[in-house]
Amino acid sequence: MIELDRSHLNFGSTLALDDCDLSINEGEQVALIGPSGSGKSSLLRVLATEHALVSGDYRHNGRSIGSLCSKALKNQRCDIAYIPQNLALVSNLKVSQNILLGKIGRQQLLASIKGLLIPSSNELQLVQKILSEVGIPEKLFHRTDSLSGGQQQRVAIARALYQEASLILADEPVSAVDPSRAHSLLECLTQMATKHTLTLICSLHNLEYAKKFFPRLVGMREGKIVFDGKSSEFTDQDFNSLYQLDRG
Ligand SMILES: Nc1ncnc2c1ncn2[C@@H]1O[C@H](COP(=O)(O)OP(=O)(O)OP(=O)(O)O)[C@@H](O)[C@H]1O
Repeated sequence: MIELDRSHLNFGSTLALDDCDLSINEGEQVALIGPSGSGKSSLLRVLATEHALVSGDYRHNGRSIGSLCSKALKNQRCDIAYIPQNLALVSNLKVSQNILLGKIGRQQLLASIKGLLIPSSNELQLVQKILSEVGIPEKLFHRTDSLSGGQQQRVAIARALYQEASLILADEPVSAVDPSRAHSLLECLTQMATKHTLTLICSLHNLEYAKKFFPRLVGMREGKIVFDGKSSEFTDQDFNSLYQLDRG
């Protein structure tokens, strides 16, 4: 279970998270929506433990993240797969190697280097299977920077699935893929999350996809959570107020 209590995060005078309370159960699938600059990425980065809260508390399965020693924090991070907007792929590595990097935090340094250079046939088969699921099996041994932006997004999703974390955080994971591919990728992500009881939190600008694929929406505006409820209960009025379309 993920819990945020009275959470604040600021960058200088910019309040990125303003008194956010949030509670997400294991296996829930939640879409984060809201205008640009509303705090969605900041919230995901806090949940990914990339940013520490300025005040408030972030608990994962009852354990306060702020109180963890560095070893416990490293273990915690292995259980969180984070797909940032910039994807964080290593451009001059092969696609297979970028996906194998998903488990690097779980291994000793030497074992991880060996696993990257000479992966076992079992690991490679698993990587190939996941790559097929995201629709680009033929790219296994291609250099990552030879792929299109949308294909690279699929590699980042494959890396997150390969990591076998219980929490997947995805920041606009389908922004660069065409509509039909975006649809099938979100379907793939949510189906995998359902199959393995993963918690999935995904920021999306496309409200249609958010409502279609995610049973719960969290709407942010100016660092605050201003909507938290069932997608089916998100009304046109909620939409207008979230995006302030009713203010002319
Ligand atoms: N590293 C940073 N340094 C300074 N300000 C930041 C930083 N990261 C975010 N901010 C500020 O915090 C606020 C929230 O930004 P955030 O990226 O979380 O919004 P967002 O909802 O994800 O936007 P978008 O949909 O455009 O990605 C913005 O005002 C942004 O300028």
